[in-house]
Amino acid sequence: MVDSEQREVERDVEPDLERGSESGRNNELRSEQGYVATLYARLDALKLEAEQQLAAIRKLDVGGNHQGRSERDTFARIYEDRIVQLRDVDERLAFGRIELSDSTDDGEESSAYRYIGRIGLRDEDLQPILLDWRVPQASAFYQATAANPQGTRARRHLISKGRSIIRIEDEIFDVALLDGDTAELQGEGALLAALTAQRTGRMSDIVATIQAEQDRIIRSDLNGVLVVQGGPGTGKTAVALHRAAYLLYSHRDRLRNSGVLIVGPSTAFLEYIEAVLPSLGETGVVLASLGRLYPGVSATTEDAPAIAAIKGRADMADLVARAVRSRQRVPAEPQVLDVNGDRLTLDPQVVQNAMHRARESGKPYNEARVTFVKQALNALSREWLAQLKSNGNSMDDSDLPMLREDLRSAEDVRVALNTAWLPLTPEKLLQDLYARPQWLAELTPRWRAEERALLRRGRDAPFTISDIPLLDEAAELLGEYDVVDAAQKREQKQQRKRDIENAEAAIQNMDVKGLVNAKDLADNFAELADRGTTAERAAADRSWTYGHVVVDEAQELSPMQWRLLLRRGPLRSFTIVGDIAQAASAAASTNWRDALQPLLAGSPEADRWRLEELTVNYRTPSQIAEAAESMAVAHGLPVTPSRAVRSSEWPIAVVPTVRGAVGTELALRQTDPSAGGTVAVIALDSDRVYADLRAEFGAEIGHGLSSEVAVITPQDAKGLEFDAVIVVDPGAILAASTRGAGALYVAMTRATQRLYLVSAGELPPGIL
Ligand SMILES: Nc1ncnc2c1ncn2[C@@H]1O[C@H](COP(=O)(O)OP(=O)(O)OP(=O)(O)O)[C@@H](O)[C@H]1O
Repeated sequence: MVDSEQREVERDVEPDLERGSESGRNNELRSEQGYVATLYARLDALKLEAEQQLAAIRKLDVGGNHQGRSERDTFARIYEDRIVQLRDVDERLAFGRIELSDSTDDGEESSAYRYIGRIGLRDEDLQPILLDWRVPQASAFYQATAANPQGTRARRHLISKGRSIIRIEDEIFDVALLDGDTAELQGEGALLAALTAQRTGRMSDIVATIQAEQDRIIRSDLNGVLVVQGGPGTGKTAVALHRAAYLLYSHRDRLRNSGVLIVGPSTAFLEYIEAVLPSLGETGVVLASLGRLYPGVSATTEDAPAIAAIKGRADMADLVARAVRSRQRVPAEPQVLDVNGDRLTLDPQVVQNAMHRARESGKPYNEARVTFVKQALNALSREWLAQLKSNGNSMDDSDLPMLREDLRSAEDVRVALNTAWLPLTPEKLLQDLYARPQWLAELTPRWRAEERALLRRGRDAPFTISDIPLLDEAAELLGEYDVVDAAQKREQKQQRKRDIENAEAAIQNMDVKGLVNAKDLADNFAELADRGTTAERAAADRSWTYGHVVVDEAQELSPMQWRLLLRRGPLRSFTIVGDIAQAASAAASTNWRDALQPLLAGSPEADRWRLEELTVNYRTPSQIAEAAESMAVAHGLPVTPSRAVRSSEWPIAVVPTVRGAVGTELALRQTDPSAGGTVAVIALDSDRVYADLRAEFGAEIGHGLSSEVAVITPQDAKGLEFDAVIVVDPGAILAASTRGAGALYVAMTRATQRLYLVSAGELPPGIL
């Protein structure tokens, strides 16, 4: 059974005084192998149990009763999920152990052990035998140091292959456990093994080797805005993902139904990180790139920097608001309308009054329009009734509803009311804004003509990443275009309430109190009714509000993007990770205080964001880190100094052609397979470089992360890493925009082993 409580896993063993010797270590290895085998046996037993329960549930005869079928399927789903979870944790099930001091009553010193793993397990007597890495008792595994052992005497890393423990590494904090000079401390071995392993194009979890400064951030409080600043490769992304897993585990009640949103810079980046959370047993998370934050539009291209800079500005929110407002127009003159042969006059004052009443409702534009139309039709129908009466018709107020319906379907009335207040979609509003220079000019009297010209484009041009927050802003002001659709959504929410009530009844009926809670069951009911999982529903719903929002590469975000994210996370529970020095986008801020302004403005939390720094570079070998850092400093970037944990045997290579560098890498694979891994060519003009390389080397060249050699732009490279990186024309990257130094800093720091700089002339200052 998964241990969600916080109990201690203890195993009483005499400390092995010979642990430093060869034979002592072999004994220890055997002993650990034995213990881990019992953990796997328990895992298998639990899996079998769940499989049997699933089979039994599937066989249940519930007749034709819909409720009974739905309950049965719900339970089947719970067992299926459980089986998947138990299967997913097989790899490195247990990866650590801490040894605690345990003094007996007669003063004897002995040790108690806690084993740490991906999930918690209990034995048949419900005694905990493995602690989930996220429970508080496991934190000493990550935090203890010789100076502050936190009640532990030693920490052990268990390094496994399949289900076997192949190596153990000890860090001893209590000198009494050391055996003279034979102890070999290998505390960093597991970490270094992870860091030097060849990259696969997919990020893996770091749960076995989380470092103390990272652990503190992962376990930091859920509430408020936490900013994690750190240089390249300091584990910001890894920490953000493990924090999401930690929060989902530790605050399940709060986050289970509201979900967690993780925002990354690009779809390639999301592909790179997507396997991490499932490997930590968490799936209820929505991953979205900045181009996908507005349901229904998937933007993959970005505007030229000057255009993106304008679209990202905070004052664009006012522009969108003015644009919406200007679509409500009071006619200058009275209009004569033909209604079934009768002639009615629509007075501007009638339109004005109806608008006034509609605005008073405080509803968004499209929803307020319903009130406007109703008010206008009321006024017109009364006018018509008076006219009919004065023409001798015997009619009274009871005829008003019928007259209103006639008016509603009359062509002239429809045209007049639509001209005054047209139903609008955000897409149409934005397309009009860009395609009608005259209208844009009316709305932006203080802008320079050149600024307006930058926004100009055809109506059918695809939306860009910078358009997404503008669409969202417009959607917020316009409300649902289809008011019927809005009513359906409200009905769905009601349905969910009913689902929870049904689920509660199901728990009573099936006598499984305590195993699941009613909300979990309701989720399952909702899934069965094809309304999707929490994550799916959240991703498709623009008005969804998440319990927590994680933003990676956050230094790139524009004020408009922050405004959008605040709408997704109004509780202001955020984990924001990034590096101001790596900012390469035109609309990015140059410090966190400015960047966070749109997120914190007007909130009592304004001064309460907290900053944590990461200072150890786990990715880049020291010689590459130093070159990149000195280039960045030479160009005035606010670099956060960090210490690289390792160096590489490969010096930085300056080469005249990209072909030469790719050829060298491909040849290296043939001669030294251990030097293979992933290769990226980072070039501004990636399409041309791709075409050239493809002609020369064929199918080994691609764009995606799974290709042998991926050709990408500095923008695409954000957050990724490769064994070898070939940076094409560093001088050109630097000169391409005012943020060129940030882009080059990103490009140079993607390498875990080898870096090539392709340059025919002089390298930019500061590099070597
Ligand atoms: N404690 C750790 N144990 C093992 N590997 C780690 C640890 N911390 C970080 N790493 C590894 O270091 C590399 C860099 O981490 P990550 O991508 O999270 O850094 P980052 O700070 O987000 O970098 P950047 O800002 O350059 O995108 C990754 O391969 C990650 O798995």
